Amino acid sequence: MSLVSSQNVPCVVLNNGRQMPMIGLGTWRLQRKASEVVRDAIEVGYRHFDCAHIYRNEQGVGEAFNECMEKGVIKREDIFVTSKLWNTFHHPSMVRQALYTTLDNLNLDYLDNYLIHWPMAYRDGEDLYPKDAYGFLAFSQIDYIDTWKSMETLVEEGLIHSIGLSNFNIAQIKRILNVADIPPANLQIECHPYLNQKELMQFCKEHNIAVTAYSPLGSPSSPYKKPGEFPILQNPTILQLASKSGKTPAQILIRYQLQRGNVVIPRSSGKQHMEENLKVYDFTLSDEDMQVLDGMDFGGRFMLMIDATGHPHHPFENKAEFR
Ligand SMILES: NC(=O)C1=CN([C@@H]2O[C@H](COP(=O)(O)OP(=O)(O)OC[C@H]3O[C@@H](n4cnc5c(N)ncnc54)[C@H](OP(=O)(O)O)[C@@H]3O)[C@@H](O)[C@H]2O)C=CC1
Ligand SMILES: O=C1CO[C@H](CO)[C@@H](O)[C@@H]1O
Repeated sequence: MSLVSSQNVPCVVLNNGRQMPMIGLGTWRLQRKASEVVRDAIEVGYRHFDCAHIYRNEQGVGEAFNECMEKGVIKREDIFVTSKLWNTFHHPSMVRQALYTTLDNLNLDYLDNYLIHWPMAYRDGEDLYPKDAYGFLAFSQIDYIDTWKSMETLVEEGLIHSIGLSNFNIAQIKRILNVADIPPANLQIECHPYLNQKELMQFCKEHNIAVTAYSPLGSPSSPYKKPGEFPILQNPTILQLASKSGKTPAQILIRYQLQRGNVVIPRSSGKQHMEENLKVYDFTLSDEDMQVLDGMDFGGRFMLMIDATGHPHHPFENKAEFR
């Protein structure tokens, strides 16, 4: 994966030659109006935004894009916008409309990057978490292979520049690679020192797929964790590395991903943290520090998607699609 710097923003070059800024702003569970957060983020220098239909705030994000473009603060080509196709829109006939909705909300006429959010399809309809008669999540058997082929059409039409996957395991990515006319440019996965994803990263390197690390700070107060579970930002080893480097724990965790060649999308709703999270290019973690961080892995995954347990395409549960 080669690295370049475009307008002072370090980027990875994707397998289609396009550039993706290595740090992006996560937009899940923003704690203020999305329009205000994103406006602040653009002001402090963010040029990559990680969005999704399921975050239910793409309209606010789009308001900020619109305002900043109208004021001449940014041009469309200055920003890199990722969004994700939600699980209820996997049917090939629904992919186009789902993209139009996202583009409309984001006030954009193309996306830089569109990912299949999860390999599992849910029953389509209005409800983003449809339930069956017993109150369980209602699955659909649609194969993500068919979803992928629809996404490819939208690239050919110029509505999306790059396509990729999120939360897919190696066997599932292989199935996509076997049928793809356009191979995935990007894989977005949970990644932090407790779950360093070494094997998936190696696989992606071999297949020229850029990796994006989500929840890089351990997603404090995530609804998918028990309160206080996996407090990476307070881990004594991270605190020690931070004090030794004269940086903050968040900066150590972000720098860790950058030095591994990963794109990283920390979320912050506050301007101070946002700025702090971009100031990670003025120090280096030594090989020894990197080894210490690598050694913290214990397979500590918290985005387990337990509600979808039993789904034939569940990436972490389904052994048939597990290599
Ligand atoms: N593809 C997928 O399935 C998934 C994708 N994602 C994406 O990844 C993004 C990031 O992951 P996310 O789970 O949100 O969590 P993160 O690991 O980015 O953690 C975000 C939390 O860290 C805090 N924080 C941010 N910067 C600092 C700092 N410098 N010092 C101390 N605390 C800080 C934030 O608080 P504050 O706001 O106060 O700064 C917030 O509470 C998401 O927003 C989303 O875009 C996430 C989950 C799943
Ligand atoms: O990106 C993510 C965060 O929020 C979603 C829903 O709450 C998750 O399913 C998803 O993986």
